[in-house]
Amino acid sequence: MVANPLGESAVSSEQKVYDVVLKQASLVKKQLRSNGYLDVKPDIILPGNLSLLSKAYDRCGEVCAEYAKTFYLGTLLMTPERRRAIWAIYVWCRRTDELVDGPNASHITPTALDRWELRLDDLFQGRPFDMLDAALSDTVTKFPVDIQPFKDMIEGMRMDLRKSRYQNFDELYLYCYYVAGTVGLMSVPVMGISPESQATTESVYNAALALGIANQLTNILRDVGEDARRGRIYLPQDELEEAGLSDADIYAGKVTDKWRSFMKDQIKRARMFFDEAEKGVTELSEASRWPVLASLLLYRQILDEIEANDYNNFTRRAYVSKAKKLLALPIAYTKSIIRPSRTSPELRKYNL
Ligand SMILES: CC(C)=CCC/C(C)=C/CC/C(C)=C/CC/C(C)=C/[C@@H]1[C@@H](COP(=O)(O)OP(=O)(O)O)[C@]1(C)CC/C=C(\C)CC/C=C(\C)CCC=C(C)C
Ligand SMILES: Nc1ncnc2c1ncn2[C@@H]1O[C@H](COP(=O)(O)OP(=O)(O)OP(=O)(O)O)[C@@H](O)[C@H]1O
Ligand SMILES: [Mn+2]
Repeated sequence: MVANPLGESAVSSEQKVYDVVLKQASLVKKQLRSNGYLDVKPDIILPGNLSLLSKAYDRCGEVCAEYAKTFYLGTLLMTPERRRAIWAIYVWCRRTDELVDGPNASHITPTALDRWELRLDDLFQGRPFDMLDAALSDTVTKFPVDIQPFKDMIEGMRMDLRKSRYQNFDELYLYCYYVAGTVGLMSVPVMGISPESQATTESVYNAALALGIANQLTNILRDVGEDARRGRIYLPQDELEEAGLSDADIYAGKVTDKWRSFMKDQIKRARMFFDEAEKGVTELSEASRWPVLASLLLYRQILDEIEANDYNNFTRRAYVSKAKKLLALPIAYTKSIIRPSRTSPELRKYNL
């Protein structure tokens, strides 16, 4: 768990989420023992359907390329089987998010989310509703992906429908788990854990969770102005108050010293989650380290850009230039091949 650098610890949500992490880790361990996760199962379908399935995956890739350049770049560095699985997961997440964030969001009711959840159950049982669902349906037969994080993401969307303020970091943390930590949990079974890893499965899941939380906190800090224009403030109300700020200041959108100082603390916290995530990357299977680290470095740079914009996240969108994005790739590659020196198993017994 990551200590909260801003004081009080986020005990209740962190405990709740950690229980999910433990359960996911033990499930995947069991599935890996019976399946063997490294031998990806071939497509056992008739030739006609095979091309339909590959069309479905290609479409998922196009959607990912269109909506999220950062993640798409990361997926291009993966093995082909993993890449298309992540595309299928991406598309399901994007469609889920669009239900509450997209153009039809104002008509979305909890019932629509219930229906979306039934559709999810169906696709996990091999009964996809459309082509894009079919891609995910195939992915979940090939990798030991569990349904729980998907259900939790839908729960996050329900939360978004009924809530537009977060009293403290504990509440915000739970929201971040639902909408983004879940993506980390969905991704681990696809990325694979290194056969050489001596880390516990739980700790790898914990790092993946941290990456989701870090990304979401960064996304929130990037989009303060945009969210406020939709009447939403994804910042801890108690921390705003301690900084001498209120909702009115956010709506006014003036960059003051109080705002800069508040933002510095928020950025510091997001970076702590990135650091926690980075520690887990070396435990992933070799082929997954570079893409994950690349995505991590790319997304983390958004925080640098917020600083470079002098903390004006009201009217300026922090944006990482293409050149910087490309530069991150060799840096991530170099980092990903350097493995930290390992403590001997003898010393590990003593937790050293
Ligand atoms: C290459 C790679 C790491 C791929 C993961 C891609 C994937 C499946 C992404 C799903 C993203 C998605 C659509 C989520 C729905 C909810 C949501 C919108 C969350 C926010 C993402 C949005 O980013 P974007 O900048 O496009 O936002 P806008 O819509 O433009 O505002 C989030 C910020 C969260 C995304 C969270 C992750 C990608 C978690 C990644 C964690 C891992 C891959 C685990 C890696 C493992 C270890 C051990 C570190
Ligand atoms: N505030 C905005 N208004 C309109 N269009 C924007 C805005 N910000 C970005 N865009 C456009 O939307 C696209 C997505 O921008 P964004 O910076 O979010 O990149 P992305 O493709 O989502 O990748 P990532 O967020 O993963 O880096 C870009 O092509 C950009 O031109
Ligand atoms: Mn984006």
